[in-house]
Amino acid sequence: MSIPRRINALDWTATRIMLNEHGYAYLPSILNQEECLQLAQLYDQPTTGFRSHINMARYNFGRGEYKYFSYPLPNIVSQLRSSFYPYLAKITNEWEYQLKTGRQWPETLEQLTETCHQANQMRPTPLLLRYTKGDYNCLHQDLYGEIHFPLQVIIQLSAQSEYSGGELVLVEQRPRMQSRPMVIPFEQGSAIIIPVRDRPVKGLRGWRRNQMRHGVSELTQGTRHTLGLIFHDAN
Ligand SMILES: O=C(O)CCC(=O)C(=O)O
Ligand SMILES: [Fe+2]
Repeated sequence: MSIPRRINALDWTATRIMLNEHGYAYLPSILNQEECLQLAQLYDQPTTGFRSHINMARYNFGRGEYKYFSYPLPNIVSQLRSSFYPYLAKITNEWEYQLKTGRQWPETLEQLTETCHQANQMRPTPLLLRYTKGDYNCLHQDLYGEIHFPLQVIIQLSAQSEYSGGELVLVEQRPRMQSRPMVIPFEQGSAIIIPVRDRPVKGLRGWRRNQMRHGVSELTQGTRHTLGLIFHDAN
């Protein structure tokens, strides 16, 4: 099945409910093993177009490395990004309505990209990450500019047997309460949808925002590759 058809076939009602109840949504089997391997191998291929290579330790972001793709994105990355977007935009538009921001996200990724470009956010944000023993990713938010689409997707490219540790961690900050940690199960080929910066939660006096951060715990063994899909471009 093609990538757009796979994404179209997902149960988006259940996904929206899971995201709103738990703060993240888990989507099993988005990519098959071969696709995961091909994507992970792009990391070392000299022909892959990357715009930058980040050593996380250099910026105190953690330990490990990642590479941002340049435009044009590899076909599979581009298909995943543009196929996920319209479903996520529907969810975020509900959030904007609940939070009474007056904001509406466009229906297609092309339109969002155009909005980003007008705000001088021109650089693509999809990235490949690689962690080896001892590597970790500090809790962070992927904002990259004034325009930040509220949801992002992370896809696991490595099999559980290839590494130990390296758990995806999500922390939700709750006003006047202690933060809530979540360790997310993350099998090869599965995707996780998470909020980029915050999410609406219903309180006693209406909807408010809970700040969210994500990171990865230390790898104790092996190698772990992930694909990050962020929908806004970077300045
Ligand atoms: O490697 C991971 O699971 C997290 C990746 C990440 O931080 C991202 O895609 O924004
Ligand atoms: Fe991230």
